[in-house]
Amino acid sequence: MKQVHVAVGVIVKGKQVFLTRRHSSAHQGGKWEFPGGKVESDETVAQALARELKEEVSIDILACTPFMEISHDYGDKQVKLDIFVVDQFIGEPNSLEGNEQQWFAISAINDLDFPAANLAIVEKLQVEFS
Ligand SMILES: Nc1nc2c([nH]c(=O)n2[C@H]2C[C@H](O)[C@@H](COP(=O)(O)OP(=O)(O)OP(=O)(O)O)O2)c(=O)[nH]1
Ligand SMILES: [Mg+2]
Repeated sequence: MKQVHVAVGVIVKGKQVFLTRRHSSAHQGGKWEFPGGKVESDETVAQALARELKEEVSIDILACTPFMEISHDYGDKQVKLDIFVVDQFIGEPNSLEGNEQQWFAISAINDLDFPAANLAIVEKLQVEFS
């Protein structure tokens, strides 16, 4: 099965993180996610991240730091998540696609419903940001 390469942005402000909820009709629908999306064939991961965060939540990235990479097989889809912490940006994140969205205390996101691949991200975030 082909692996989908995804650029993922962990948008943080102090000890808070910005999450959006995936549309119910999407793959892994209804679950909370870090904004992001597929890397197109003509772009770098950094370009994809900048484009997706602009398209999905309307911010311009000023600085981002590589955080981790996760490969996960959902059975119906194989993904490689290239995850960055985005802690400097212009604008206030706001979902342009009408998704549910919220700033959460990083210490309080344990019980949210995330795609399985995200559990390792949550764990590492809590170690580094609390
Ligand atoms: N954006 C994002 N995707 C995630 C996360 N965790 C996770 O398993 N994924 C998976 C779900 C999807 O299969 C894939 C991302 O695809 P996507 O649907 O967001 O891609 P996209 O924004 O380019 O959307 P589209 O063009 O297909 O509508 O990665 C996450 O935290 N954020
Ligand atoms: Mg997306």
